Amino acid sequence: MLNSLLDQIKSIGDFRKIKKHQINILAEELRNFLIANVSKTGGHLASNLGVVELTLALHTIFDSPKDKIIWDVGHQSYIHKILTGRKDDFHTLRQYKGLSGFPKRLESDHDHFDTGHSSTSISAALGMACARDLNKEKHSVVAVIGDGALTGGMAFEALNHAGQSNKNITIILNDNEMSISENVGGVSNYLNKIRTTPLYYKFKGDMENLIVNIPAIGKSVYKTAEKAKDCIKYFFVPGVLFEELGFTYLGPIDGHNYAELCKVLESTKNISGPILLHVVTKKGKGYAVAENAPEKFHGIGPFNINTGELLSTNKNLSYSELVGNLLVEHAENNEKIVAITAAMPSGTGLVPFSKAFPNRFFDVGIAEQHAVTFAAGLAVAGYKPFFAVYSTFLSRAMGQVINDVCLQSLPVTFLIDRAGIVGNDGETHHGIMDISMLYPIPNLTILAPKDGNELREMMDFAVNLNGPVAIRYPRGNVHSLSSEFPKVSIESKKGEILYNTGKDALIIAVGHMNELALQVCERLKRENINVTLINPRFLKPLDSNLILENAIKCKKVYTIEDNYKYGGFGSQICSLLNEHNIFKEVNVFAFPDKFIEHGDVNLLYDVYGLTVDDIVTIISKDFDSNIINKIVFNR
Ligand SMILES: Cc1ncc(C[n+]2csc(CCOP(=O)(O)OP(=O)(O)O)c2C)c(N)n1
Ligand SMILES: CC(=O)[C@@H](O)[C@H](O)COP(=O)(O)O
Ligand SMILES: [Mg+2]
Repeated sequence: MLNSLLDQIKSIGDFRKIKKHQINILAEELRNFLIANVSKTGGHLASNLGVVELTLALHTIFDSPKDKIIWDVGHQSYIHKILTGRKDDFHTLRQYKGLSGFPKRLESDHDHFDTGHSSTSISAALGMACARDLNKEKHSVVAVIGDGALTGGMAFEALNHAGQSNKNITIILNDNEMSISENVGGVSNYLNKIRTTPLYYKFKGDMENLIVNIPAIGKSVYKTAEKAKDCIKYFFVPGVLFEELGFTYLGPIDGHNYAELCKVLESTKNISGPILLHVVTKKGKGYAVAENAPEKFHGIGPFNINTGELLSTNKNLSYSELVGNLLVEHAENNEKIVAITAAMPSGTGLVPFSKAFPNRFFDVGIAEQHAVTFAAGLAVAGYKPFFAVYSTFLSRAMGQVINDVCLQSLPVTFLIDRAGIVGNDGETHHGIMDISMLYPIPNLTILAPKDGNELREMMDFAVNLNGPVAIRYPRGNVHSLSSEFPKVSIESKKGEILYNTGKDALIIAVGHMNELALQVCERLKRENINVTLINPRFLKPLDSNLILENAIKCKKVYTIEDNYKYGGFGSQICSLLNEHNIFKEVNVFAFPDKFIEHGDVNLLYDVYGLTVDDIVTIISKDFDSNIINKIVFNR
C-alpha cells in the first residue's frame, strides 16, 4: 500500500494537484509503518512522527538528491529514509550492518551530511551553499533544525554567518516546543511568543494586496508602506530576531498542513538570500501515547503498540539513576552542590535532583560548551558544580574543560555518562574517546569505578576534592563486583588488587571492564596461567607504584579498556613502564583506530575482540608452552 501510494503521489508531479485525502492517507500509512517498525527495533519515534508532512512536502517541492536536505541531529530522518528508497531495509534500523538511525552519506546519496550531534545543520548547509555558488551550480540547500537544536551555540554561530551571507539557503525551524524534555531558554520562550502571533508572511501578503489595489494612489502608497516596512515588521513580524540577523522570516505555519507547507516551500524558491521558515509541529503526532508522552517516545526501546508500554521493563538500577540519587544525597547535606545538564535531565539521571533542588538545578539547553564554563563561573563563586554529560557530547566542550575549569583547577565534577560502547546510536554516540581526550589535561583527576559501590565512593571523593574531577561510567545497569582482598580507601588515591593467583600475567582493567577481566582470570586459572588483576580506579593520577611493582614480577602485561587504543589507558601504561625501564610486552585490549558502527553492545565488543573468549585465547596462546617453544625454535 505504502509503495503504491508513494508512486501515485510521485506520478501526479504537481503538488497543487495532489488531493488532501491522498496525502492524509499517505501520511497515515507512513505513521503506521513507522510505529510498526520502531515498536520492534526501538529508535527515535516521537520526532519522526512529528515531521511526516514536513518531509513529504520537502520531497515534493525539492528534488533530492540534487537539492540538498540536511537534518539536524538527524534522529528525525526516518521518513526521509523511507521516501528515499530505504523502506524495505527499515526493519534493520540501528542494527549491526543495518540502517543507521542518523543520516549517513555512505548509506544514500540523499543523505548529504552525517549528523548525530546537535546544531550542526546550518553550518553544513551554509558550507554547501557557498560551494554551490563557487561552482556556479543551481540546486537548493535546506537545513531542518529543531527548536532544541537551535539552543546549541553552534547554531547561532551559523545563523550569524548565514544571515549576512546573502546566500540562498533555507533553514526550516521545526518547532515542537520539545527538546528531549521540554525545551528551555530564551530562544524557546521567544518561539513560544511567536507561535501566538499573527502570521507575518500572510499579513504582509494581505497588506500588499490591500494597498496596491487602492485606485490611482495604490502603487505610491505601497512604496511608502514598503519603506515603512520596518515599523510594520517590529509591530507584526514575529521573527524579528531572525530578520535582524539578515533572514527573511516566514511563519509560523502549521507543520502538519502539507498543502500550506508546499505553497510556502515553493515560494521560498522566489526569495533571494537566507530564509528562515518557522513550522510548528507536534512531537509524536498521530500516535496518542507518543503525543501524550513525547519525552518517553523521544528514544524508545521495543514497545507494545496498543499500550505504548516497553516490551522489556528494566527494574535494575542504571548508572545514571545511581549518580542522580547519590547527588541528591550529597546535596541534602551540602548546599553548595549544584547540578547541570545540557538538555538531558532524564538521560543523565538528574530529574530527581531537579525536583528536590529546583534552585540548584540548571538545564542550559543543548549547550555543552556553555555548560562547562557556566559551571566554572559557579565554582569561582564558591559552588560545587556537577555537570552530567554523555561522554560523546563532552567532546564538544574540551576547550572549556581545559581552559575554563582545569587551568584554574576549579572544583567542577564531570559526571561522564555513556562512557564506552553505547550500541544502537553508533559512531557519533559511543563514548570511547574521553580517556584519550582527558589524559593530557593537567590538574584533572580521572576516575573509573568498577561498579556501583565504587562509584558511590568516588562521588564522595569528588565532593570533598577541591579540584576538577572526571568520573566515567557506562550506559546501562550498575555492576556489583566482589573482591576477597582488603578494602583500599579511595582517599588513598590507590588502585586495588582484585584477583591474584600468581605472576604469569598482569591484567589491568579500566572501570566496569573489571567484570569481564575477573571472568578472564577464572578461565586462565583453569589453564594454569596465574594472573594478577589490578583495578586502577584512578586513571589519573595513576597508582604507579602498584602497577610497577607488579609489572616487574609478571611475565606479560595486558590492559583492558572501553576506549580507543590511541591515547587510551593502555598507552599510558606502556609509557609508564618505558619511563621506568621495564621492558615487558604490553597487550592493549581497546578499540582500533576506526569509527565504531552501530549495533548491539555485546556484539560490538565481540566484533572488536573485547570478549572473555577473545582475551583468554590471546593470553593462553602467549603462555602456551608449545607455542612458546615453536616460536623460540623457529627463530
Ligand atoms: C551535542 C549534542 N548534545 C545532545 C544531544 C542529545 N539530543 C539528541 S536529540 C536532542 C533534542 C533535540 O531537540 P530538537 O532539535 O527540538 O528535535 P526534536 O526531537 O524536538 O524533533 C538532544 C538533546 C545531541 N544529539 N547532540
Ligand atoms: C538522538 C540523541 O542524541 C539522543 O536521543 C540519544 O540517542 C540518547 O541516547 P540514550 O538512549 O543512551 O539516552
Ligand atoms: Mg523540538
